[in-house]
Amino acid sequence: MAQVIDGRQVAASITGTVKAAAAALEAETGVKTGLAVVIVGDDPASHAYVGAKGRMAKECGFNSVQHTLPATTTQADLAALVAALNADPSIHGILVQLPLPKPLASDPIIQSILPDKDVDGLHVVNAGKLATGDLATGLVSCTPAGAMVFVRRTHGDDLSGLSAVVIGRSNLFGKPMAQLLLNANATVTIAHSRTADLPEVCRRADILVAAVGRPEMVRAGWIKPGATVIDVGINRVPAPEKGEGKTRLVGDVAFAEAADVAGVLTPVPGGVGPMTIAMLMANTVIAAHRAAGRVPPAF
Ligand SMILES: NC(=O)C1=CN([C@@H]2O[C@H](COP(=O)(O)OP(=O)(O)OC[C@H]3O[C@@H](n4cnc5c(N)ncnc54)[C@H](OP(=O)(O)O)[C@@H]3O)[C@@H](O)[C@H]2O)C=CC1
Ligand SMILES: Nc1nc(=O)c2c([nH]1)NC[C@@H]1CN(c3ccc(C(=O)N[C@@H](CCC(=O)O)C(=O)O)cc3)C=[N+]21
Repeated sequence: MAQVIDGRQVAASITGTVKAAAAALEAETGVKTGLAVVIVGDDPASHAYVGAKGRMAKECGFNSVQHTLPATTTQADLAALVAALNADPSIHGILVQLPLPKPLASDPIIQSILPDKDVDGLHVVNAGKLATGDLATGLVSCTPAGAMVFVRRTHGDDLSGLSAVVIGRSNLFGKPMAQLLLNANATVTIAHSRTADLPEVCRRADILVAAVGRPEMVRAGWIKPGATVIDVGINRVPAPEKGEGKTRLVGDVAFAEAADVAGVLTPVPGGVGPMTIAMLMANTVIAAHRAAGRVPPAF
């Protein structure tokens, strides 16, 4: 039976460190850590995530600001808001919730955020710093940073000799996850929708990370016995057993059968999801420390 990681507990230990660091920064320099979250339109799931981020920011003692814009917002209006937040010294982190409603283009918006305030780690400067191994001045995308905390807690900081397979190659998750694993000396394979014999590729992994968006795609037979399996997928599926029209959340890994084969396994919900929010708080307090000329805590 796999050891199941409690992501909520690990996330709470991260936010505990964030809270202490924010309090110390404020006591010593008068700087209150500031996070601005921008949400456009009325997608209920996005509003739920943004609400959770705002609550956690307050719990960490941050100045937490939410900008809610209508779906009819123009590209120029959104760009003007980002420019104002870039120029606001009380704001250290800016997150624009994705996806943006049509016809807004997310890339020009993300690339207009000051890299030092890009707590999502999506600006090309931050992606480039990660790719070149400059973790001291860049900001890393929150979900891969959170997944990496689980990997480090299981295997330590040095993954020499271990093979890692990441399923998914998005800029938001797959690519930065692969870079983090590579920085830690793992031998990394990135698999995707064009990969031949995906189960066979996955079976070679000591560390298997699934970020596909397909409910329970990874089966027990894809997993090397004893492997560490990190499930990033967030999929809402019908749950008629809970009542008509009800849904439940499942990952990209068939959890019950994977638990018989894996050594370590993360659940959905309660795995990587809570870590994403915790690492957003971590990135924000890191950005505030740097802005104040202080050495940030390590996470
Ligand atoms: N827990 C959290 O905090 C977060 C969770 N997520 C979740 O992680 C998942 C992935 O997110 P994201 O990276 O943004 O998604 P994308 O849709 O951007 O990327 C999905 C990736 O999966 C690959 N893929 C799709 N189908 C298959 C298949 N049948 N076999 C192999 N590979 C496949 C795609 O390949 P190709 O490139 O060839 O199309 C693509 O690279 C989603 O479920 C999302 O909800 C995302 C962010 C945060
Ligand atoms: N700019 C931007 N940055 C993001 O990081 C970003 C984004 N946009 N858009 C959407 C995705 C998705 N995402 C999640 C965050 C928390 C949970 C989370 O806390 N999940 C809980 C369950 C929540 C529930 O029950 O619905 C869990 O897995 O336990 C999930 C997914 C961040 N994203």
